[in-house]
Amino acid sequence: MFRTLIKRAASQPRFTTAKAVNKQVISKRFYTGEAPKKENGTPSVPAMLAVASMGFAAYYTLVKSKAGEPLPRHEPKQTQQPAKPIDEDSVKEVENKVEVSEAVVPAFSEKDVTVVFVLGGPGAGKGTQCENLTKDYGFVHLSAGDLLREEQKRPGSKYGELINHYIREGLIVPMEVTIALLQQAMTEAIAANKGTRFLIDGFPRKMDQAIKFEEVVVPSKMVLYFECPEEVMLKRLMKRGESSGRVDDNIESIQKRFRVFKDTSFPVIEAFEKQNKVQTVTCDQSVEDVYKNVKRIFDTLFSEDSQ
Ligand SMILES: Nc1ncnc2c1ncn2[C@@H]1O[C@H](COP(=O)(O)OP(=O)(O)O)[C@@H](O)[C@H]1O
Ligand SMILES: O=c1ccn([C@@H]2O[C@H](COP(=O)(O)OP(=O)(O)O)[C@@H](O)[C@H]2O)c(=O)[nH]1
Repeated sequence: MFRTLIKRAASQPRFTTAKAVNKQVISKRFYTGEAPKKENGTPSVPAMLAVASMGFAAYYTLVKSKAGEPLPRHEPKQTQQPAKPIDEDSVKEVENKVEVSEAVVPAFSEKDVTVVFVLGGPGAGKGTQCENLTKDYGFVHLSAGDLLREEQKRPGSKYGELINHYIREGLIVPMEVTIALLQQAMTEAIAANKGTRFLIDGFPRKMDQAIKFEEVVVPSKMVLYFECPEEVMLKRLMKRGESSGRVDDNIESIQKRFRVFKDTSFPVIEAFEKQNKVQTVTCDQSVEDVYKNVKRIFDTLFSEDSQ
């Protein structure tokens, strides 16, 4: 089984941006914006609907829990409401906010808050490079996966089991939960004077997440894409799995995550590429060499003078 997967992984193409490859290669990769196909272990439709409504509830609860903290906001300023129990009307209110884009005011202004999305396949080295960037450029590093794992472990969390299931299956947690966690973490970081420049690592992984985050939180400034061959990522993840204790650093989950990346997350990078927002760095090199290339980009875009 393991050998077959390695062999299959070795024959996989590199993930690369639309600019870097010709159309023929793209069509061979079967990359589409469609959701991954249903398979054994995937939740049923009613279960997914239940999860989606829990997602709305999560969004509501977590967003409301940041009440009372001073935030840079667009005009007209929104008055923060104190947290209140979730009822059907409240959930509908959030659903409406999510669906009617004209009515939505982002939580932060892009003049005040800078967001860089850090994307790439599982094991490409996103977290490793973000740590370097945090030290050298004063960015706050928020890993969506870490925030989800923390929420999963938090005693009393309503979403612990749900998050665990999605992560183990390599699936994407309903966006309302992740966006709410990210917005809350950003709010807390700003309130604690940690900074207003954020590396959002491993998010967005789906087109609707990208659109929603930019609508309700803040538009992104750029996307840093770590391009990496699948066989390299596989080797790194298997090694990381020896000590990470993560439920998804095993061959079955890794294979599922690769598929979700190709089918669902890569199209997000392609969409940002069309907006000329993507900076691509090749990851199949030492950590130091990858970082040299990352630094070149950040020195140009984020040196003190360019602020
Ligand atoms: N350039 C690199 N060369 C070799 N190993 C790397 C490199 N970058 C990261 N790693 C290792 O690979 C694993 C995955 O890296 P990580 O930063 O956790 O990836 P991601 O956040 O993209 O999942 C980690 O164990 C890390 O130490
Ligand atoms: O925005 C996100 C980020 C992560 N995840 C889940 O968390 C897992 C681990 O993500 P992380 O970014 O921590 O790790 P990577 O896959 O990049 O190694 C993913 O496979 C998803 O199940 C998610 O649902 N939404």
